[in-house]
Amino acid sequence: MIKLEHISKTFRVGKNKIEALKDVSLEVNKGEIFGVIGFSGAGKSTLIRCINLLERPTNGKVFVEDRNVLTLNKKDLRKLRRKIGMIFQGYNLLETATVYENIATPLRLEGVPKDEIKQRAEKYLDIVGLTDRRNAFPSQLSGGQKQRVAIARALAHEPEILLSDEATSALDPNTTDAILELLLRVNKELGITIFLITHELNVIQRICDRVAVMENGKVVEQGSVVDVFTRPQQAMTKRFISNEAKFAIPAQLRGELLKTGKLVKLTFLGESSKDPVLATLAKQFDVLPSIIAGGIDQLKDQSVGNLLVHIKGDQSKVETAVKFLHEQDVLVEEVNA
Ligand SMILES: Nc1ncnc2c1ncn2[C@@H]1O[C@H](COP(=O)(O)OP(=O)(O)OP(=O)(O)O)[C@@H](O)[C@H]1O
Repeated sequence: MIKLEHISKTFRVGKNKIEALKDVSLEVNKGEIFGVIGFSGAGKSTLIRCINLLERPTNGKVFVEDRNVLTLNKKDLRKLRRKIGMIFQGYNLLETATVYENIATPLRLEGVPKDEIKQRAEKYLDIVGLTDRRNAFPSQLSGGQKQRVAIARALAHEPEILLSDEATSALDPNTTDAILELLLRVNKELGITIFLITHELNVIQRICDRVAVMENGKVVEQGSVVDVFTRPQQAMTKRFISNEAKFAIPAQLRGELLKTGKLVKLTFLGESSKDPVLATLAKQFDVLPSIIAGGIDQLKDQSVGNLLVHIKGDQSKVETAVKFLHEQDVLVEEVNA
C-alpha cells in the first residue's frame, strides 16, 4: 500500500547539511497499523511527511498503491492526497469555527455536494462520539475531544490511509488509551490503513501490527511488534523496552542468587504461557525454580508474559534444566553477573 524505497532527506541550513533520513526503506501493507518509533530527532516527522510529500525526499522513491508519487503532476498529487488523511499532535483545528464547521469547511472547499457534506459530517461526528458537541468551539474542548474532531475531519474525506504524527503525545494516559481505541476501530471497522509515528512504546504495543525503530535517520530494526519487542536485536530497541528495568534486581541479591544457580529471563508468548514449564523443571531435573519477578504485557492481539526465575541446584542439573528450557516454546535469556 505504501512503499518507501531508499529514502534520504538532507536539509541545508546555511552551510550545514542535516541528514534527517538515510536510506530508509519500508513497506506498509493494506489494512495494517504500522508504527515508527524513535527518540526526538530520529527523523520520524520527516519520514511521515515524505509519504504525502509535505516534504520531498532528496533521494529514493515513494509508492502509494503502486504509484510513484514523486512523478505525479499537481492535479494527480491533489487527488492522491485526498486518499491520505493526516492527524497531528497539535490538532490543527480552526479556532474560530465550530466542531461541525471544522469538518464541513474542508469538504466544501473540495467541492463535495451540500447534502453529502451534512451526511458525512454527521456520520463521522457520530463515529468519534462528538455529536453532542457539534456546535462547540475548539477552545471549549479537551485535548482528547480536539483530537477526535481532527480524526473526524480526516475521516470525512473518506481516505484509504491515515497518517498520524504523534497524535497522542500531548494527551494524558487515559485520553491516550481512548484515542488509541478509536484508531483501532477506524482501522478495523472502516478498513483504513494507519501509518503512525510516536516516541511512546505504549502506542506501538497497544495498536500496531508492525513496527520500525528509527535512530539517527535510519531504520535500525523492523518487523512484527511481537518479534521486535520480544527479541529485540538492537541496543536502541532494547532501550525502549522497559523489561530490563522491571527486572532490575539489586546487584548484591543478583550476586547471591548466581552463587547458588542460574538466573533466566523467560518470555512466554500466547499459547506457550499455558505450559507448566517451571513445574516440569522441578519434577524432571531435580532443580528448584523460584520466581524472582514477573509481569504480563498486552500487545495488540497477544499477551506476553515475562518471568525472572532463579534455578537452584547442582551445576550440571541446572545446566540440563536450562537446556530443556531453550528447547521449549519460550524465549530464554540468561542473566549474568
Ligand atoms: N525543515 C527542516 N530544516 C532543517 N532541519 C530539519 C528540518 N526538519 C527536520 N530537521 C532536522 O532533521 C532531523 C530529524 O528531525 P525530525 O523532526 O524528522 O525528527 P523526529 O524523530 O520527528 O523528532 P521530533 O519528535 O523531535 O520531531 C533533526 O535533526 C531536525 O533538526
